[in-house]
Amino acid sequence: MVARMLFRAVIMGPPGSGKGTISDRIVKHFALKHLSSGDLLRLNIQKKTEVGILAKSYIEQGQLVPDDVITRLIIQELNNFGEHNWLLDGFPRTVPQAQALDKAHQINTVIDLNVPFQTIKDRLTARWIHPGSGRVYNTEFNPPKVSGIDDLTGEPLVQREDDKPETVTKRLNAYEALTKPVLEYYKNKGVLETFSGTETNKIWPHVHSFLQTKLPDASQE
Ligand SMILES: Nc1nc2c(ncn2[C@@H]2O[C@H](COP(=O)(O)OP(=O)(O)O)[C@@H](O)[C@H]2O)c(=O)[nH]1
Ligand SMILES: Nc1ncnc2c1ncn2[C@@H]1O[C@H](COP(=O)(O)OP(=O)(O)O)[C@@H](O)[C@H]1O
Repeated sequence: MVARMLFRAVIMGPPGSGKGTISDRIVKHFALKHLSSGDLLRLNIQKKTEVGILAKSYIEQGQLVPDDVITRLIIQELNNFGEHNWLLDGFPRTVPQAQALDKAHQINTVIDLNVPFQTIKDRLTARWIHPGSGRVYNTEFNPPKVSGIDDLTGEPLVQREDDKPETVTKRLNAYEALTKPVLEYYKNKGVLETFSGTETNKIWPHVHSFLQTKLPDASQE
């Protein structure tokens, strides 16, 4: 029997490791709420909120948004989820963020996607997004039905400003210096589960089996 414990999970991995792609699959199979820090920040940028205006310059330069800004934003959103099970994607990315999150919620599962940097560099130059919904495509992996056009709305796709090769390098450096220590932090707490590989379709079945031991399957397929 699956224990009736609130599922408080984080999905981590370098930029482009497939956090969003795998999160979408998790949400399709298991009943939980999903919150992506990157999507939330991009929404704030679109709406030109105070946080969005501040975050924009950091994101475009491949730097992390300051800890206090992102932490406040995420904790506030999580409070809206109440007693639902949830999966956090893209937060925490620094040890101070992880410590702040611990004060608010007890994290019991951390899924770490371990994908080589060279694989990532190749992928991100091929990533296209629909800004309105955050839907993500890849010209090789999951191309849109019509090149450059969102499948559902027919609106144009764009490339993320921060997916330019030189910015990707900066983001990978930030990951190495600031986010890798978070993996160590969760490893010491005994909640880290690492999945290594170069292809999402090969990593996903392992993530799925692992989650089946933690959550009831509510597959919508
Ligand atoms: N070639 C290839 N592209 C992938 C694979 N998995 C995901 N992608 C694409 O790689 C890009 C990054 O994936 P995404 O889920 O956005 O990663 P995130 O930045 O960690 O959230 C997107 O364009 C995905 O469509 C894969 O196995 N192979
Ligand atoms: N937890 C966070 N702390 C600081 N900055 C963040 C955080 N989450 C997202 N960001 C900012 O938003 C950008 C895009 O994030 P995200 O969409 O998660 O990228 P990716 O999925 O490619 O790793 C990051 O490069 C960073 O500037």
